[in-house]
Amino acid sequence: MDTMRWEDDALVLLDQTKLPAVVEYISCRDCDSVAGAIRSLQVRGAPAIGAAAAYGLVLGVRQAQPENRTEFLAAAEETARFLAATRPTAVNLAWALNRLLTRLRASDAADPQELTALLLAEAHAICGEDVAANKRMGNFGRELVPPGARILTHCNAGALATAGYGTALGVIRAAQEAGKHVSVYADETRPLLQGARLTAWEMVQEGIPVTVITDNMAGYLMARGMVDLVIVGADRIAANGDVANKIGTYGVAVLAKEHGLPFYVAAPVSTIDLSLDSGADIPIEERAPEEVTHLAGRPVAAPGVRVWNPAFDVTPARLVTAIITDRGVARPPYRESLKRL
Ligand SMILES: CSC[C@H]1O[C@H](OP(=O)(O)O)[C@H](O)[C@@H]1O
Repeated sequence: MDTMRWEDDALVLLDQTKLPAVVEYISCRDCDSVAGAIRSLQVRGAPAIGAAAAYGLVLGVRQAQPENRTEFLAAAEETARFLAATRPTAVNLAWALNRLLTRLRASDAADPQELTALLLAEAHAICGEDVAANKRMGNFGRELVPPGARILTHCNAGALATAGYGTALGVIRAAQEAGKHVSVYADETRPLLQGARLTAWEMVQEGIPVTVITDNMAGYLMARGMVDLVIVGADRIAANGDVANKIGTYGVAVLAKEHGLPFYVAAPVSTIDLSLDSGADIPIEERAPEEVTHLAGRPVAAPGVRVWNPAFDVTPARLVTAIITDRGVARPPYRESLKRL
């Protein structure tokens, strides 16, 4: 199942808000459609929104119809700023846009059509490299997974969160492919249920046994000795190894520590932001109250309540056993090990 593909000069996205009940693709022919898809989580997951934004930049510059290199560069920079503002936490969004702008500035081409082709080629490269990186990450990570491991994961860091194969779920896929016969516990992951709706769906498609639990069951599951390790994804990793990931990840990490379980983070190096000293510097997206007060469009909270809805939290490095990347496994002290990747 493709998360996204470029077809007939449009970005075709699997609408993840409709999964698992409906498998439906949307065709984005302009930058606003891509921005809307990122904001509404029709496409989501750090690497996936980076790749989608790259294609959104191509669409946006084309819409501007620049007549020369100067106009092209100006349109590209304005479009990149617009797309970068859609979701602040996942560093892959800014990383992908900056990669295209850097490629553009390094080129001496002047013809707008040639420059557009160059940006599109870079967007394609980001997608292709992401799948290859996830498979390398899977190979590094599967060495940490014992045969028969019962793995808890949170949210969705799978093929749907990337250009394919997945990060945390990529490690799980690689372990399964290596004959380790793993099983998965998927936190449903309130409020948008990426675990129940997306991770469980991916695991069922793969034939990997998956049990959905509500987020508040993770502690008791561990206390009953039913979990061997935890693997999650990441949206941004600071220089000291603090990890921003879906809200609820921090609680899972504390529980894993309490129960003496390995807590692994799987992320490509494009998710590591060495410009940020610690997790305190990571911008945390806050989302609409309705995501908490409503479920499938029906109210589940009393009218008039206040809501706090941070989409991510920060897990301190001291709770992270290892960071599995496409360039190897980093272990504490992360300030040194992340720089060596
Ligand atoms: C492989 S990155 C996946 C990462 O992104 C998710 O957030 P969202 O669904 O809001 O885009 C979640 O934090 C996952 O771990």
